[in-house]
Amino acid sequence: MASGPSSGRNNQTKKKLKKEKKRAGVKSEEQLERFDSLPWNPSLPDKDDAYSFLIGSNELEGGFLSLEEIDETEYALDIPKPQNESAKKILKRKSKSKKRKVSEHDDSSVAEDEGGNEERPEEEEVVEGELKELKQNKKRKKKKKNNTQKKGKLENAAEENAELAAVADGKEDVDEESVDESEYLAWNELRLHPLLMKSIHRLKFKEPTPIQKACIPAAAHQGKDVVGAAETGSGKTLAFGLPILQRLLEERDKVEKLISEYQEADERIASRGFLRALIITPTRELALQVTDHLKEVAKPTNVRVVPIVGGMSTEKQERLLKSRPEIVVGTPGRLWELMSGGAVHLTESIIDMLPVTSGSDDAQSHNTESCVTVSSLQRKKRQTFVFSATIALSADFRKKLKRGSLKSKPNDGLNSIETLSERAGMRASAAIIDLTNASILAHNLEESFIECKEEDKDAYLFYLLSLHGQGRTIIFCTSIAALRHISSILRILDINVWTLHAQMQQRARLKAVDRFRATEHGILIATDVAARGLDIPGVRTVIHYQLPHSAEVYVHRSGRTARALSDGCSIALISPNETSKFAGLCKSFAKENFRRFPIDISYMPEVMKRLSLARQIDKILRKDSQEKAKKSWLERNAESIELVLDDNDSEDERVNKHKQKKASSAHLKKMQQELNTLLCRPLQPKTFSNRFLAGAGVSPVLQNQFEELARQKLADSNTSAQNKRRKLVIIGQDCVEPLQALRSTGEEACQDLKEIAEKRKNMENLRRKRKEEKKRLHDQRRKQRKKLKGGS
Ligand SMILES: Nc1ncnc2c1ncn2[C@@H]1O[C@H](COP(=O)(O)OP(=O)(O)OP(=O)(O)O)[C@@H](O)[C@H]1O
Repeated sequence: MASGPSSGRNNQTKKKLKKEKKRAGVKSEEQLERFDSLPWNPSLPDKDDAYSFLIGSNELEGGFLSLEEIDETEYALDIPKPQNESAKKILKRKSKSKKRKVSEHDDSSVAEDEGGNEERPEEEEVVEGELKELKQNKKRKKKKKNNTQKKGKLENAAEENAELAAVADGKEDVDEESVDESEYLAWNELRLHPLLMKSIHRLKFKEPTPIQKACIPAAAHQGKDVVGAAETGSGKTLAFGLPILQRLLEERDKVEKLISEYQEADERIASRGFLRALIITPTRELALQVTDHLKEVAKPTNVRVVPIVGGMSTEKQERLLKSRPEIVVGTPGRLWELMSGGAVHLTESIIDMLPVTSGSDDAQSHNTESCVTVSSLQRKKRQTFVFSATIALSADFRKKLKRGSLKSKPNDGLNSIETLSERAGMRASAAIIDLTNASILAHNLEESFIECKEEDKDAYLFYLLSLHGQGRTIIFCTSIAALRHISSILRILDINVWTLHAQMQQRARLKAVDRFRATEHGILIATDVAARGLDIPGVRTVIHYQLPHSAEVYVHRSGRTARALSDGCSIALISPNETSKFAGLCKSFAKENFRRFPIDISYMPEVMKRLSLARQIDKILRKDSQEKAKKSWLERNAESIELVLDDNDSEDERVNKHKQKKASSAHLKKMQQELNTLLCRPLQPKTFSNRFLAGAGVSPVLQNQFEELARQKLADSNTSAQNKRRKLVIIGQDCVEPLQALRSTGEEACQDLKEIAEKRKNMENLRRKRKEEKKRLHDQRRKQRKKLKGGS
């Protein structure tokens, strides 16, 4: 979601500026009028073009302020001087030395980041320092009052621009000559700023994704509010990110053009250092990711993007905000905390603090008045974007928005995105771009499920990771307790996993994501904090260890795989208790079939053997750590009140305890050894013939040979040869990707949904009958009692 610039003028400054405005006199007014008649963007085609009338006019529907709309009394206007050749040379030299400084600093911050710490914003601190220096320079120059001095100040502003660009740039630009522009033709009709195209070339995004294609004209060129829906991983970040940057750059170009044509132009025309866009994301990791993504695209520009998220130093973030970035990406809690001067109001919506578009909402205006970042003009001109993969899960959202009837009523069945759009004050004329299909899920996603008892979920999980652990895997749990349970069991089973949940320190959360991102076959166990937006390449499989509470979350979770152009698979572990929830999910996606994931049950005895040992070990370790925690708690508290803890046990009791402890630790050691021996060998099916195996596992080369052998046998086979092939089981810890396993099963398990629905129906009938029977018996007994009472 994007909002326009902020003003923070106090009355005194306003009066002063108004006086100055008067003094500046008619001359600058006339200039402004003449400026209005200038074309908006030199890169735009002329009159014939379908969009030109929108770009150059004041008829824009909202959006960023164009120059014509700026009331200079509300803004500390500051025009950067156009870079003439000699100035450019000086700036080049300056920016080179700055770049050196920044790259030195970058190195150190990388080193810090390796510790997975919260020092990410250090880069911004350098910028902040530089900004301070620049501002001081600027202040000094402000004291001089004649025209020459004014010119000097303009040069300084230009310098600041260039230096900021150098700081924002940081890395080498793409060699434009090596770019084959014909490969990027599909972007042409979106008429993006050349600097943005430069980034697109560097990122090698050959064409816009469908949602980008559909949103950019409406958002960037027509200034419309946009509600965008497209499947997970379809490039929604740039669908709103590029329009934000485009509008900022267009505005900047216009200012520069004005200045180059009218050298005496008043410096107050340019609006700099204001918050121009506020992007709110549901999780911290997503905010940091969106920041990185936008920074990457904004590299050749001097537009600054700063993350404001919880779990990191508030002071540091306050300092970052003082450097006045144009774009802030944040999570509601920390934004609110900073906006309301320290008090945390997590339960309230930050949207109430934002400007309203309708103007009729007087009730909210007192709120917005307290928001120093918003000017009255902005309230009228705010452009709002709401993007999600799951908006269309509510069928009548579109109709309601078109009718302009999205007024909130408590519990009226709106889903969260609808409520957000409504509260964000989206206009009825908003462009609704819904590219989701009926099933909402990503089209490259293969979905499947495994029906099992609750207590067997661990076994199936271990089976999946052992036999199909290729590529990155994310395991989703609904509760932190379940997450802790499986991470502990899997670690005992020698499977390396990272965890991510809301009770972790932010530093550890970032570390987990970074490490998972860096490990080719990594496994992340997460709660739903990782469900939305995380874009980690190479996630091949998503496992739902527990089903989420809503279809919406299911879509977001599954969408961590099959992103952009890649494919992937999701596997839901369904216990009998979850059958009806699962059937409900399937219904919301209008899906005919979910496939049953193929399980070779001949592996299960071996799986169970290992799992049973792991559970016993886990139980002992857990008990030990609980006892230790209890003891240290007692000792700590006793110490704090200077109490000496007596050991009331008799000598015999103490000896017995010691013996028990020793036995238990010997038992633990024995089990651990036993488990280690088992884990040294790959999982084998019960009927497996050892003659195929030498040592501990099958190398990829050997595996290929086996497959080749199987294919040959199949080629000249009859039925008996096919049977033989079935016995040729190729095993190895990373044998086949889940997606491959799923695809090779064909379509045979596709009818299961009907089965599940049938089961669900039968269960419901049974429950209803039981209830009726219970009620009947209850009534019968009551009547009998009454009769007896009446008789006596
Ligand atoms: N035009 C493009 N061509 C190729 N890749 C792109 C393009 N635009 C974005 N991407 C890449 O696609 C990936 C997914 O993008 P993004 O995270 O914006 O998806 P999303 O739709 O927001 O997903 P989600 O709904 O899960 O949040 C990113 O790695 C991004 O760099």
